[in-house]
Amino acid sequence: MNARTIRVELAGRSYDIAIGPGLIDQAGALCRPLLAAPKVTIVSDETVAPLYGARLAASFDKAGIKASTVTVPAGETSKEFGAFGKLMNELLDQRPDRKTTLVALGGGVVGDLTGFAAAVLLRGVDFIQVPTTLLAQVDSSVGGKTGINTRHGKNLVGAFYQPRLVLADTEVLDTLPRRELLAGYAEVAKYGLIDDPDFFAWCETNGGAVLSGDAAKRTYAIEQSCLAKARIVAADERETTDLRALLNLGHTFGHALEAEIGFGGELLHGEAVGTGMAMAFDLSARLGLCPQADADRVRRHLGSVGLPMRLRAIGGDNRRKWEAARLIEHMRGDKKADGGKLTFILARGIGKAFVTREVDEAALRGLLDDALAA
Ligand SMILES: NC(=O)c1ccc[n+]([C@@H]2O[C@H](COP(=O)([O-])OP(=O)(O)OC[C@H]3O[C@@H](n4cnc5c(N)ncnc54)[C@H](O)[C@@H]3O)[C@@H](O)[C@H]2O)c1
Ligand SMILES: O=C(O)C(=O)C[C@@H](O)[C@H](O)[C@H](O)COP(=O)(O)O
Ligand SMILES: [Zn+2]
Repeated sequence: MNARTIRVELAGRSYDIAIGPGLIDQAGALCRPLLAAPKVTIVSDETVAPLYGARLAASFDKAGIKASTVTVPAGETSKEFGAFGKLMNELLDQRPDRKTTLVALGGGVVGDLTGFAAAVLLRGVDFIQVPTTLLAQVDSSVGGKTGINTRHGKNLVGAFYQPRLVLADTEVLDTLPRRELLAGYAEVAKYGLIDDPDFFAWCETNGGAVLSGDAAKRTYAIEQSCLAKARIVAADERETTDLRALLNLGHTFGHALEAEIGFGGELLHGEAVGTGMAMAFDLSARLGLCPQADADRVRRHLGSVGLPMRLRAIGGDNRRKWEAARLIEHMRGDKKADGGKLTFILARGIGKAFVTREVDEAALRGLLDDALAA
């Protein structure tokens, strides 16, 4: 197998992340030893299934594994209650038993949805992640956060439920639209901004090549991201200390933007996170916590690769919706909010992120007002 393997160490539930080209065609052989019985249901979306579903199914067939497939519409709307209920019934139509394994073939939407389905189907069946977006390969397929959105906010219903295996076939990224690659790249850069300034500097030099298809650099970015995420998840699986919360850098802002636009609207999660990280560094600088030069560097790099940096440039004619007070209301519904206290991941510099519940709301309001006017 021409792949690098990274282990996520969790007591009794450790698993591998395999990263490399052509893994979809080896999935049957790689998954077979982990299956309770030789039967899987592949969950994919209407864009990914036609591209890779048949190859994955053939690989299972070759390994003597019976595979059925259920597809959901592509995009964030599949992480809604209604779509989730429909998926559960379609899974039950396949007459699964507790030895059935679900296989998530797709981006973060399919992964989050399938993981949550696996957590509750027959009160829990195994699942395997086959992530097909950059975002899913560097972030969502790893760590066991599964769930769906509600009208109260992003990912507010879900479970921590770890996959048995993650198979990241790097070649599938060749069919991913650039905008989606870019959204995933925001979560790559996040790892540098959290605690690895050298990796952020590497991103500044190599981000363009990662996005334009340099296979070696793309693989390196995926490996470094998975190493960082695996280390954090192993130390704080359920976000019970503030360690895992660092992975939420940019998300207090980003989830509020997504909620305001409407899930499935024109703002992608990774785009919201990119804008949110720039805002988190701006707020850090404004509060005197972080050198302004570092905040400028973050905005410059993320903007230079093409991530939207100005709120007025996103949301199209939804611009009228951007109101600081409404964004702050969304932030109050964030899972990290503690007894009504807004929680942010701020930074003392690049690679020096920390969690705080002490942000002065007037400063936040000032930042949002200025961002909305810029
Ligand atoms: N669980 C976690 O830890 C975690 C982490 C980050 C993000 N997320 C969640 O992930 C979701 C976003 O995931 P995403 O950015 O992967 O979006 P996505 O799953 O919607 O995929 C993006 C689009 O790309 C298409 N696509 C996927 N793979 C493709 C391929 N190889 N070729 C061509 N098209 C392809 C999809 O059909 C979809 O239209 C959000 O809901 C976010 O909240 C979860
Ligand atoms: O894995 C984590 O932990 C993360 O925070 C990763 C984030 O990129 C991801 O968007 C996650 O879904 C956000 O989690 P949430 O708990 O804020 O819903
Ligand atoms: Zn995210």
